Amino acid sequence: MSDWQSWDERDAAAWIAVPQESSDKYSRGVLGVVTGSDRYPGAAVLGVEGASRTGVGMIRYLGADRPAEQVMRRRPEVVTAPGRVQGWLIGSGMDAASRPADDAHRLRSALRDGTPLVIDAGALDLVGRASAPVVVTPHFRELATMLAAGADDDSDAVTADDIAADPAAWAVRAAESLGVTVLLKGHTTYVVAPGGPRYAVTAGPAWLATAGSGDVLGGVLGALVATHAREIDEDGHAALAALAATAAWIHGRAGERASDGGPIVALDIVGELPGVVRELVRAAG
Ligand SMILES: NC(=O)C1=CN([C@@H]2O[C@H](COP(=O)(O)OP(=O)(O)OC[C@H]3O[C@@H](n4cnc5c(N)ncnc54)[C@H](OP(=O)(O)O)[C@@H]3O)[C@@H](O)[C@H]2O)[C@@H](O)CC1
Ligand SMILES: Nc1ncnc2c1ncn2[C@@H]1O[C@H](COP(=O)(O)OP(=O)(O)O)[C@@H](O)[C@H]1O
Repeated sequence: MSDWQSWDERDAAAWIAVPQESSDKYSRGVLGVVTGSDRYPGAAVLGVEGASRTGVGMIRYLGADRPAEQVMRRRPEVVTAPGRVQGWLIGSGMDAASRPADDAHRLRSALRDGTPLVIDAGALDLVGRASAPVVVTPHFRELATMLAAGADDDSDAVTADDIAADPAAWAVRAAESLGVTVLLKGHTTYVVAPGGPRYAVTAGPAWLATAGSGDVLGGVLGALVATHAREIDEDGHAALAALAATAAWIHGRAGERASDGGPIVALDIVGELPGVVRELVRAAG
């Protein structure tokens, strides 16, 4: 573990973009979102909520009609008109095995847009198609599927059990073989940039192991990516890794505050996000 740097409040505090007097919604950063499906509309709501409460200039939700309806019911601030964005969140609540043609088209547009992407769940199979830096956010089963897809034959294929037994090592192998920043979720979240920094984040309680918790994390990271376009442009994967570790820290701390030793649901994490970001802004000041 010696080559893993642990990520703490002071590190995270350096990665919050605080609006200035001269800011407007566009200069703060706009997040494009293609998430959710008829089967999992809730994941779209949770990701958009996570991004909204972390802080971003605007969200363009550009996913399918049913999740769009749910997102708009919950967050009328969201815009469904296409347009320029500074970062993308794609894949949460989607299923690569049953992808409608409309979704394939939406995902392709995001992947070719040339702006950084957070790729989650049902878009992880498209990681090689991106035209800009990518951070992926798999759990250990999803990482096994990704790596198995790249194996030469079945005997090379890694299993979910292999990854659960040594997540740190597999996060490193994935970042090197896929050429993307990897955020591997778990009690300790491992963040690795290809050839670059390695961060271990242990910020949250095991109560975070609840449905939709990872969808919220995707939204938190999406907001951080969209509000740090300049840093990603300058430092590429090093910046993406710092942002990913910050997202995991914020998510963990929000889970800690929401839980206070008891059970939580994913929206409880969202409710604590503004308070956690406020703490970080104060810590940086
Ligand atoms: N509110 C929403 O909209 C939410 C939407 N969500 C969205 O759902 C999508 C799928 O994400 P996921 O992580 O659930 O699926 P995935 O990686 O395919 O894992 C499947 C594996 O789990 C296992 N398994 C299943 N049941 C099990 C059991 N009872 N006990 C033990 N094992 C069990 C199963 O094993 P098997 O049953 O085949 O043996 C298989 O190996 C994704 O897009 C995500 O964003 C979620 O975030 C939740 C909230
Ligand atoms: N035992 C645990 N302790 C702390 N955090 C956990 C634990 N298990 C899962 N988590 C966190 O909860 C989230 C679960 O995400 P994920 O597996 O994608 O769930 P979902 O697909 O239901 O949203 C991740 O952020 C992960 O780091």
